[in-house]
Amino acid sequence: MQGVNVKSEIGNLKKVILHRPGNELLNLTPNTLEELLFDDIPFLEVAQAEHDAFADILRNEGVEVVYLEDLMAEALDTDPALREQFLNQWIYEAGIRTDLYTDIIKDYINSEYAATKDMVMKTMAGINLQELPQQHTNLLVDMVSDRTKLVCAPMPNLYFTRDPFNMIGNGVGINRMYSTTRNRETIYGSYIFNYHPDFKDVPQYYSRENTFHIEGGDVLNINEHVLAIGISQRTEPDAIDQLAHNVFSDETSTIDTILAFNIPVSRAFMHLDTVFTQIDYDKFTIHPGIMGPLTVFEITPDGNGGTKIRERDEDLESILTEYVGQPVQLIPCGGGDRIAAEREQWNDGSNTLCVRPGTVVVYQRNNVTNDVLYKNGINCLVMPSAELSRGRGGPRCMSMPAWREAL
Ligand SMILES: NC(=[NH2+])NCCC[C@H](N)C(=O)O
Repeated sequence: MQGVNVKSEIGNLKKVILHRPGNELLNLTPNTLEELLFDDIPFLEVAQAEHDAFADILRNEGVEVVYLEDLMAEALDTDPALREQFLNQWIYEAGIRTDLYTDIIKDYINSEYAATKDMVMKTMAGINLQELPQQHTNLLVDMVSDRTKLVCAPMPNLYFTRDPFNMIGNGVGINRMYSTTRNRETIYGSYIFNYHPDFKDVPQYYSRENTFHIEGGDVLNINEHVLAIGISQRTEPDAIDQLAHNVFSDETSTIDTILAFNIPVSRAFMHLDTVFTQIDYDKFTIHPGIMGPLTVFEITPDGNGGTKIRERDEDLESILTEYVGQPVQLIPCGGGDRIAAEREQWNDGSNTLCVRPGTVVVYQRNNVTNDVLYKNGINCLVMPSAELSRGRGGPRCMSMPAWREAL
């Protein structure tokens, strides 16, 4: 399958990009959790088993599962010069500025991780000082530094493949992320979309070099004409303006309306997909915390290369009904219970991955919400979630659809 095709949130899923959590999770420590955007340290072995169960559920539904690390290795292997170019960029973006350390790290990786995929995995996992060959340099760093200090930080959020880049119809946005820790993740996306034979011709609507931040968890493909984007902790309005301009000016794109949903800035609601996801033609799961009036801005082309904006002050239900083109039903996370709603939203009860209309992957731990979904005729594919959920993301965050069939 060449290119990408994602013109809805619910069309039959044919291909998805995942990342199996790896040794980067072993480099999480209590002191770094906040900066690395985790709330606790997952037990890696169990997290991997849960992730494998997720991938198996998808394969059983006829979805082709491809892994970020494989795509990256394949992209780098298209040209022998790319390995060196990537390593230099990765080391620089890890904050290493001296030639001495750049060389030490490069030599270490090239000698210990010669195979491209091993090298890619190592760059994800991070490096601490004690792994590097001991230098006799008379440098202060070698004499004073704690030998276990991380010289290249890990990227533990990589298993949330939804965020660093996102499909928009037949195109992609390579994002600039809100946090320093996640910004390095987008290097992989930029190599895949510039060099991988299956992805290099996909039009790019956003660049990681842009000034303003936007993350894929905020971008929902409602249908081939309408895109919904959250204005959130992670996505700035300026980024949406720029994306709108780029999408509208590409004549191959069919998107003519972008809805910007202004959601409260908080960690619990970090992205739009933490408060609602589409699960059927006419059904959405939502976090009851965002019921009631919501400010939504409708952005459309003005016909002269610019955009025009209309402010809407209605509730979520009427807005979605209008743009989806039929009456929609909003199914609240946690049923009607406030405590269950808050608890299950925190564990991504409204963050489902739709495999086809009416069939969704959900976390097992959100049993109150899952019961409500069953009662509404939704087929729930239940995955284990004790460890993966410690990173604060659910099945939608952990997947980047590359191909969905037309509805
Ligand atoms: N699309 C999502 N909701 N992604 C969740 C990402 C969670 C991750 N720990 C972060 O804070 O960035």
